Amino acid sequence: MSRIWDISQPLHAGVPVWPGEPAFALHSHAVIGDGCPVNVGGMSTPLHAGTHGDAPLHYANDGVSSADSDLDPYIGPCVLIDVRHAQGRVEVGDIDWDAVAGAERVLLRTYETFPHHVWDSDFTAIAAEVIARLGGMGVRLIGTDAASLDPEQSKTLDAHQAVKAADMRILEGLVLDDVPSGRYELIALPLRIVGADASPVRAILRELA
Ligand SMILES: Nc1ccccc1C(=O)C[C@H](N)C(=O)O
Ligand SMILES: [Zn+2]
Ligand SMILES: [Zn+2]
Repeated sequence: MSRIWDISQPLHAGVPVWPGEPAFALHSHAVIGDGCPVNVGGMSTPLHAGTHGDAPLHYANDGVSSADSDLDPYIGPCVLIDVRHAQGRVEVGDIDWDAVAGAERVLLRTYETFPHHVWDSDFTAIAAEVIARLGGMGVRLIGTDAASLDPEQSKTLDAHQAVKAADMRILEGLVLDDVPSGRYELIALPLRIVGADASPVRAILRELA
């Protein structure tokens, strides 16, 4: 059996969410007891909470929703690159481009330790030039352990727009603390939510055979 790394955040009431967004909530609709044979729950969640995939609809009104996106980008070989040395924003010079060569999916690790319990407004964003260069090399998916590709205060979303220009897909909020840099199989499928601009994913890395 090949080893699996779960690179998803646990979803619970305390999971950090984008400033101003409501908390994740799990509700109970029924509990096992007299006359009721089952526990039944429901959930309410901002679509950009926890580990998620942005659908193109998030950054363009004519972009496809989570239900309509191709799944290919979200499943297949990937490379995990360590960019913990990046200051503020991942720039072209921060990346080991030789390691990227030939990869269709690239995950960037910016955190020494993932902030599971607090919202981090100072997460490390990614320069649009990095996205454009990845797109030019044939990369179809960019993933990050940060909450977004662009800085929290950005109104232009330059990195997201570069993703749009290259028709790539995005994973955000990955937990990469325990995974060595290198090549893996990625599986992180968005839910088929009609009209959604993003979706939770269960993201895993599997050791290559
Ligand atoms: N401005 C927001 C307000 C509420 C919820 C999310 C956002 C985001 O911008 C999410 C971020 N752009 C992301 O990278 O998906
Ligand atoms: Zn997002
Ligand atoms: Zn995003």
